[in-house]
Amino acid sequence: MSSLDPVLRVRGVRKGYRQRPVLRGVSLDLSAGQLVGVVGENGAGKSTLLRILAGDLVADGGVVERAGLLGCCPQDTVLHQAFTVEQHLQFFQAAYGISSLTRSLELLERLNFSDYRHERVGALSGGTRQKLNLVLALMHDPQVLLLDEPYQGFDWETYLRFWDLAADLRDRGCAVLVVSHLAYDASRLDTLYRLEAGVLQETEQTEPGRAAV
Ligand SMILES: Nc1ncnc2c1ncn2[C@@H]1O[C@H](COP(=O)(O)OP(=O)(O)OP(=O)(O)O)[C@@H](O)[C@H]1O
Repeated sequence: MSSLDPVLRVRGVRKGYRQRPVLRGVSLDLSAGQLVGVVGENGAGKSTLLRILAGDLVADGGVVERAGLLGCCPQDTVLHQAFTVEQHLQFFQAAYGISSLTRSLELLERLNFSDYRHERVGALSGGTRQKLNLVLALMHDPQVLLLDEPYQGFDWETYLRFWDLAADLRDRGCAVLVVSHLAYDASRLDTLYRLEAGVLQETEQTEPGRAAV
């Protein structure tokens, strides 16, 4: 595979719930070192699409091909109230089969919540839980990263840190897909797609930093 080959190739993906179509033929290519956004209204089918791309939900039709390690940050956090931040890192370290927590601790620092390392999740704020949710998706250095509303609950400072981190991941060669119902950050993306009427369409920039959504 050359570096230009997509690490995620999606063709004609369809999905409906109880006869009601949500995705009507979604196609997309994502290559290493690309940072791509998908926006759409509430209920447009963004989470459905992401779950299909992650292999968590079966499509009714179409093709999804993925190469490399996957990292996924779902909209609902995968955390347990009773365990600490560090215990979560240890569980995921075992699940991913990684030898050290160096990268995880670097990410805690990067998102400014190292002080909560020994805190139970039940005692964390919503934004801090989301930071942990994000770190769990990133700590094994995935080649394909799927993020569903990754900055929900973040304060402004953390929001900016998130985008710095996303740019770094892209520079490291990771292929990053960010799903959101907001599209204020088109200038930070290589491509912004809009999910509407069950298909993806590339949006056009109307002015720097704003997408025509
Ligand atoms: N398990 C399910 N059973 C039935 N309908 C579902 C199910 N999951 C999602 N839907 C419906 O499919 C449509 C798309 O939902 P989805 O969660 O993918 O949208 P979304 O774009 O992620 O929305 P939001 O921005 O609100 O998160 C919605 O109308 C939703 O009600």
